[in-house]
Amino acid sequence: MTEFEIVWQQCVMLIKEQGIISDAEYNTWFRNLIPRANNSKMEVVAGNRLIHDFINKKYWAKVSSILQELNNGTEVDFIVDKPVAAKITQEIGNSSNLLVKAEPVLEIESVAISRSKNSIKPKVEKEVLTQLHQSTKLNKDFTFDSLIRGNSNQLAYAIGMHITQDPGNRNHNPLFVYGGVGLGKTHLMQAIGNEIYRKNPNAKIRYLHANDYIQDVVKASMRQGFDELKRYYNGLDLLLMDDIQFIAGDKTKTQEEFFYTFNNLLDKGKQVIMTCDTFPKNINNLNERLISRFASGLTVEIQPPELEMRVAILKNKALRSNIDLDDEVAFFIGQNIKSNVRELEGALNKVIYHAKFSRKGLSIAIAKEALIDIIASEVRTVSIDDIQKVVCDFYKIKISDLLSSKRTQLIARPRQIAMTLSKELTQHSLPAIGEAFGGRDHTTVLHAQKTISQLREKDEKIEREYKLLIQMLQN
Ligand SMILES: Nc1ncnc2c1ncn2[C@@H]1O[C@H](COP(=O)(O)OP(=O)(O)OP(=O)(O)O)[C@@H](O)[C@H]1O
Repeated sequence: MTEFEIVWQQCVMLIKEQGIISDAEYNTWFRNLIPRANNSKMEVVAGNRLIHDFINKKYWAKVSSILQELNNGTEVDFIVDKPVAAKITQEIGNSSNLLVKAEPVLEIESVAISRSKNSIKPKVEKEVLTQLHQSTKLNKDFTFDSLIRGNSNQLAYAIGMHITQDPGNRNHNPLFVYGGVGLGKTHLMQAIGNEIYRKNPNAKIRYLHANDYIQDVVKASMRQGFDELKRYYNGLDLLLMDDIQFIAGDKTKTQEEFFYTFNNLLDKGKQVIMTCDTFPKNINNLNERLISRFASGLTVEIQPPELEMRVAILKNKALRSNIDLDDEVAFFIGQNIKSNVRELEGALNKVIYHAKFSRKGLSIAIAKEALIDIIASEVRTVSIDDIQKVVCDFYKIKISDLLSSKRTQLIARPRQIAMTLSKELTQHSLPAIGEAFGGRDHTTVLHAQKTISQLREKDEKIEREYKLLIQMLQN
């Protein structure tokens, strides 16, 4: 490791510790930055302008002053250098082994439409375009126009738009979008697909859920042939794979096939986009090679929408259905339904139907009546499982590690925090909590509580993280 790489690592550690960036921000913005020497001066290199400009605006003042301090007062440059980033990405790519070898035949729903522009006669053009769009399996309604932008998804949105201008570029290939349930990952991914299709209807685009891919591999293996499977997927210009966590587990053949297709598309400069419920490293039972390949492009998180965004989504949905939704009713729904956008939409539909069938106008009173059950269940009872999942997501560790006997601080501290939260937010007894954390004794839980309570008093960062976790769990 060079001197500047060490300085960079120290800097990253400090900016994380000082709360200048969160883990999610690190993964999205900082992970692929490259520290290097230029005439004995240090410079930090971003792989593209988008990342450079965002960091420059939001973080660089603080980051550069820390770097300067670590560098004995010498200034550090922050630049964009595409070739360097591309070279590094390529190196990561080349270090993975390609899986090859295939055998014959599988019928995959193929697109029996000529994609040659010349063959499209004007009078059937519209019909052909419709069929071309159908072959992509994209939902026409999932566009950038209908995707509301807010703090929780603005980065993902910007990256998505950027990709439509230059699909396949190594700097954002693959794109890995992750986040909780119903937060708009599929919508964003399909918006990218729809926009690329709009620009070029002849592009071979395919959206699919990971389960459909598994089905294709199963069919291929039943017919003892993978040639057609390979031909189809390797012939795509844009592959959009939803909920990629589903290919984890014991489906070795699926993972092998996907790895092959994935590498093939990337090597040819074809864009691959995936969504997932968690960060690549946290996907359990997934081949290490896939994990490292998933993270080799751009990774971006979508978070739960804040109140203003929830209200904007509600107003937009109502508008699209020609319904006039008062701000105060939208605020009432938005304040009470916080979990995810899918539930928000469900709640809006419920209120609209309630108003329609009771022949009353849309008002807060009607919304209250319609949502009485949902509002009651939104005051959530938190379970130990919820706590373990949220804490693991937050600290980017695996649940299996949290429950293991590992004692490194990286695992032990989140474990103590999760135990303390379990005592504070659930009705479970100390022995029950100990049991749920890999069969530990109740005295371990007591000890964790004491440690965390002391740490919260003297360590601002722990205090802030603890409060944030409570907020996330009760939201
Ligand atoms: N920012 C947004 N603006 C408008 N609609 C949104 C937004 N985010 C999500 N939605 C809507 O919420 C619903 C759920 O979104 P989507 O299916 O994309 O979520 P997801 O994150 O892929 O969920 P899952 O993890 O369950 O696959 C969709 O109808 C989508 O249009």
